[in-house]
Amino acid sequence: MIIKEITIRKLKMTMKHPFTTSFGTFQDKDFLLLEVKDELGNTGWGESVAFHSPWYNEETLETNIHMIRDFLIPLVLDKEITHPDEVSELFANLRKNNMAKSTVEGAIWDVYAKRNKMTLAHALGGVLAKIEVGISIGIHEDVNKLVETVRGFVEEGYKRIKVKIKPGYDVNVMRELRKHFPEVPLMADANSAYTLADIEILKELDEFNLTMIEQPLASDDIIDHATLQKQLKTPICLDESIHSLEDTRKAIELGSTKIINIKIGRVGGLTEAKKIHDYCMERQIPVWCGGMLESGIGRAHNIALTTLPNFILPGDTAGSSRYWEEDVISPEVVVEEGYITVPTAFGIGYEPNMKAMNKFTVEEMHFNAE
Ligand SMILES: O=C(O)CCC(=O)c1ccccc1C(=O)O
Ligand SMILES: [Mg+2]
Repeated sequence: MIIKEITIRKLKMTMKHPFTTSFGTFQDKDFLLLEVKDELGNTGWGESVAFHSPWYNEETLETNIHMIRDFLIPLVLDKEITHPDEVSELFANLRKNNMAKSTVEGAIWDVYAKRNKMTLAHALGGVLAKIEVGISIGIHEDVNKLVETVRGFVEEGYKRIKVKIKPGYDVNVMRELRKHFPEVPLMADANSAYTLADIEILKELDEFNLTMIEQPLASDDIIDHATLQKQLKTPICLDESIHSLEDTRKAIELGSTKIINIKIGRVGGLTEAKKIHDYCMERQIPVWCGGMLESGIGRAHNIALTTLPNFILPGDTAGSSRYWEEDVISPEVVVEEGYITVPTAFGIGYEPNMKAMNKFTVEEMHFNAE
């Protein structure tokens, strides 16, 4: 397979509802889509999950454009690539910038699956025809409103409810939710808002039988997470701390985590995501697929990955309508009774909706072989 053309699109979409985490509020979403075309005219799509600002990690939409344009495209354009696993090897000499790498690698996985007439799920070794999904709910300063929001999603059938917490908005919130929803699988995501000095508060969360607590401490601190896990009954799940299979191995060996949130962009692509999945499966560490408020393209990649057998826990991949008035794929991602039916069309399984995509595109950059 030879990639002959690459297009980077910068898009601006607006979420239906603002989404608040311990580090900031999202409403406008500026992001990149990348399209590759092979020598036979097949196309593949990838999405950059880097945000406009370096809140979640150090990457941004603009650093991704720089990396993709100046370093990654020259390594793949007009080169013979037999299998998408080779892409991460081509990128291996470039440090970090995982979300940029994943954007290009994801598009190459999609075109590879299409030209070989298989679904992306199948190309990855996926086994499930439908996947169980949960939902991530942002901070609502008014806890009564949060309870009503949660109720709506429980009634829609989502299999697990995750809520964001931060200091001062934690034990009280979880107590209220448990009171209203005694049976619902519940979890909390702190996005690194605590330190070990808060250990007494974090221990109080044990009372609520949470499925897990996600990334309570700093993104670069697997040592303190290990100390904390020893004192908590609730399993810790790492998100921001995990950038690779190596990080996964170290965190598991140290006892810093009992569950891994795999985000394709954070770990540099589907090949690395699959390695982490396989490593965790051998050790009976459950994994689930995190979300980055993606458009339909990134969402489709998450769905394909989630068909692998160790995605035991419901992920954050909700339906398109939870985020967008209009998504950029056709059909949109639909959740029924807490399940997404995995598409059977080749590649990512959803068609780009070019009319919607063009409406949201603010800039296009084209790169051709020769
Ligand atoms: O619905 C989604 O896509 C996941 C939402 C979410 O939790 C999130 C959104 C933005 C940045 C980080 C996170 C996170 O998982 O920590
Ligand atoms: Mg998280």
